[in-house]
Amino acid sequence: MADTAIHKGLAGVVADTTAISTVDAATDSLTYRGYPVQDLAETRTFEEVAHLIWTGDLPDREQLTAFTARERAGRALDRSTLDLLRRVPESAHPMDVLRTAISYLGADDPAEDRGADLATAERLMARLPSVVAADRRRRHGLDPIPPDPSLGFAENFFHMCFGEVPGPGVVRCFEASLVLYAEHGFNASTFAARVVTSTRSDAYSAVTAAIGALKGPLHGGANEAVMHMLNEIGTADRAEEWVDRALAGKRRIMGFGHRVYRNGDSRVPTMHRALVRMAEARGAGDLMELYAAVERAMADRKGLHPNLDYPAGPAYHLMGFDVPMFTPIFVMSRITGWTAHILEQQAANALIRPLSAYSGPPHRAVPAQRSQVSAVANR
Ligand SMILES: CC(=O)SCCNC(=O)CCNC(=O)[C@H](O)C(C)(C)COP(=O)(O)OP(=O)(O)OC[C@H]1O[C@@H](n2cnc3c(N)ncnc32)[C@H](O)[C@@H]1OP(=O)(O)O
Ligand SMILES: O=C([O-])CC(=O)C(=O)O
Repeated sequence: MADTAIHKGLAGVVADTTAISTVDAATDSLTYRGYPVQDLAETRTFEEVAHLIWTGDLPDREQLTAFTARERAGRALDRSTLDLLRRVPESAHPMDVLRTAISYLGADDPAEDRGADLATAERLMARLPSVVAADRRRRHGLDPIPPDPSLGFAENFFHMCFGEVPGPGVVRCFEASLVLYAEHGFNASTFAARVVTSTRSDAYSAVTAAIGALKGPLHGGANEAVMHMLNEIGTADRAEEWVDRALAGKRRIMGFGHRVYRNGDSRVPTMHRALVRMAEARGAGDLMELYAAVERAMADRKGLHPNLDYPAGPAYHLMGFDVPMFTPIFVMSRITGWTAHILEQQAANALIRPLSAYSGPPHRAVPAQRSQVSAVANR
């Protein structure tokens, strides 16, 4: 095994083909089914993009009407799921609550194929926001607010969280973030879902694994970590010194760097514009100065660019969401990409099972135990 090439972290390994998206390192660009993501985020609703990701095409008017009707009808949680949410310890992180809820929904699904279809993907997309919103209200000592079928996906989420819907500018910024977060090739959580699917396990198990992978701060958990970091630094004048100290201590600066993009994340300019609009609406000039100061320091010290989690974290903060909701919101969006990959993996499956190069002790004989046995016998 001495001359075996090791691809630590599977970096640079092409594991399969996909027709869902391209994450192009050469041009730092991202397309969903061929469409540039920034154009989708500027012009399309999240519902339209979900349909695109799953089926390969943007919906026509009839398809959109039928799909939104199904999504709106599928939002409500039944009493047993709401009871389950009440029983999860209040100290649990909302990602743990979400993972538990998906496990429960899977255990409760009587379908024989255990979620191996588009209908399950749609149902999960419809229900996840209800879980996230109900859990938020529980943590604030409030009862859940039932979904409103007259509202679109993004508006309804605000309604279920806060009992009111903000102006269209805020909803549009939120919706853009959902479009940007929806899909990103073989990232760690999607790959986890594909690994589980490749064993012919069920879709709920695959999504549960994906949620576990997304939670980590090197992946989706970074959008929360960004906000914790900005809160810890406090003001723009402390940013440089803070970054220097963190880098000297070998800390990772959250929201910077990317495994695929080397010259900047294709989604950041669009999300940055949404953040600027939110900051203007909320009068958050100080936060934007701090944001820019950390970005400057990282470019200067490490030559590293922000990834999507860097603008998304503070944008969610300015929309009124508390920090532990940021990664669950990512799940509400990425469920579309995950389920598209689950279906794609199922349609042309091969068990995912890489090799490893052994690095432990050489082959050796198990020592005889006679002396110990006789020692025990003679006691
Ligand atoms: C939506 C998303 O999931 S996007 C990713 C969100 N995650 C984050 O923002 C967490 C912070 N970023 C990171 O930890 C990394 O950039 C990752 C995990 C995203 C990508 O990591 P990798 O591709 O494995 O890069 P790798 O670990 O090889 O880093 C290369 C070098 O850059 C450094 N580096 C990379 N990112 C950072 C960072 N954010 N802060 C400090 N140093 C960094 C590494 O320490 C390493 O330096 P070294 O060679 O001196 O050891
Ligand atoms: O692609 C990745 O490795 C991480 C990422 O940006 C995403 O999943 O959106």
